[in-house]
Amino acid sequence: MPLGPDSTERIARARGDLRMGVPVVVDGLLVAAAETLTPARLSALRELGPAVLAITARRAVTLKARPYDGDIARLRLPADVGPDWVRSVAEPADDLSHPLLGPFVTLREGDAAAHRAAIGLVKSARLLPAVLAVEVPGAVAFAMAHGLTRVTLAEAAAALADATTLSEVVSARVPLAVSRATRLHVFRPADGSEEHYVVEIGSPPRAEPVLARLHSACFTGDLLGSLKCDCGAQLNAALAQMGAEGAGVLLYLNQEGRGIGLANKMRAYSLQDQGFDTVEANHRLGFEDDERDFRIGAAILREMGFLAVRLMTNNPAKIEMMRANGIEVTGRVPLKVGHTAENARYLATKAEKSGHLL
Ligand SMILES: Nc1nc2c(ncn2[C@@H]2O[C@H](COP(=O)(O)OP(=O)(O)OP(=O)(O)O)[C@@H](O)[C@H]2O)c(=O)[nH]1
Ligand SMILES: [Zn+2]
Repeated sequence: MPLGPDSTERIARARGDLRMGVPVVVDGLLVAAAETLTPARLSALRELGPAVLAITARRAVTLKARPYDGDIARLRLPADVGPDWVRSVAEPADDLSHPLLGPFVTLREGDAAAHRAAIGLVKSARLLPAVLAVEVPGAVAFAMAHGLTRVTLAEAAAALADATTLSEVVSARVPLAVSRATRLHVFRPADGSEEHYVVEIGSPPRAEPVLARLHSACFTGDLLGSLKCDCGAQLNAALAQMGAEGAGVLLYLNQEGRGIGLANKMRAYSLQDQGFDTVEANHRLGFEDDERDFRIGAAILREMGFLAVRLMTNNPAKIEMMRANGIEVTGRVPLKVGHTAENARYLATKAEKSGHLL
């Protein structure tokens, strides 16, 4: 067996490099995450040729730049701009106080596939979805000469499409106030991304529909009891009902901020303080409303032997995703808790724009 990293391992390495500000090579393109780009690296990249800043169409719309590539846009990097410009295109914090003056020149010609894959990689690294990119001839030799991680387009596409191979690392008894008969299971994805947890209460029979909740991590709500959302109250209510019924599984999925990560969620919160709602804030940052991959939840349930659930949720999209991924949903158990004055607008927006049932 070869000692060097295979394609999955190189993708995981690329994610780590991008977070650290180290450029990586995607096919024939040298890319660096806008968020972690240093002035020195920007200069070094510029010396290699004309650079473009690739952003999502969501962000392009906010900046009034034309997304000729459909879901993304490639902005030509003007000759006289520095790291501040790159950051301002990527990061909407100052959109209102210091609007960036266009016009932005977006490319129509050429292929955007590697740029798109690179944006997928930085999203999976939980960074702002924007990358600086320069084409490099002889990419394989170039990557080798500079000690850079290189992935092909096919490898990046395959890795981003399959995030659902997970295996259980360990489980142990953790007595909870809601039930002493509780075990915590830790699941580790094969792609090197964050681990997910399952709280199993009692010994739910595998052949019957199990009372289940797919809970997305919310540091602010779950741990701090933030009044800005209903997550902490939903977490506690779900565990309490499982304890009362004597059986259930709560999947604690590390998809903080609907899959954009805590740093980006806090950026979204700042935008909400400027008057944007939860969906608009995600879009201004360049994300979709919901970047979660619910196939992970279905994969964990299957791995544990559960094929049918009574799902505790107010989100019809979760039910659809479970069904689309081979988990039967025999019923929905509503979670009507945690309504506060501070989250009234948030919950109303979710009902209006994301189809949540109140
Ligand atoms: N991006 C973003 N994420 C948020 C915001 N508020 C809460 N979250 C995250 O949203 C996720 C919870 O999703 P919700 O939409 O509340 O609920 P749901 O899980 O889709 O549906 P339910 O099963 O009914 O709770 C958690 O990961 C939170 O961290 C916000 O304003 N912006
Ligand atoms: Zn929350």
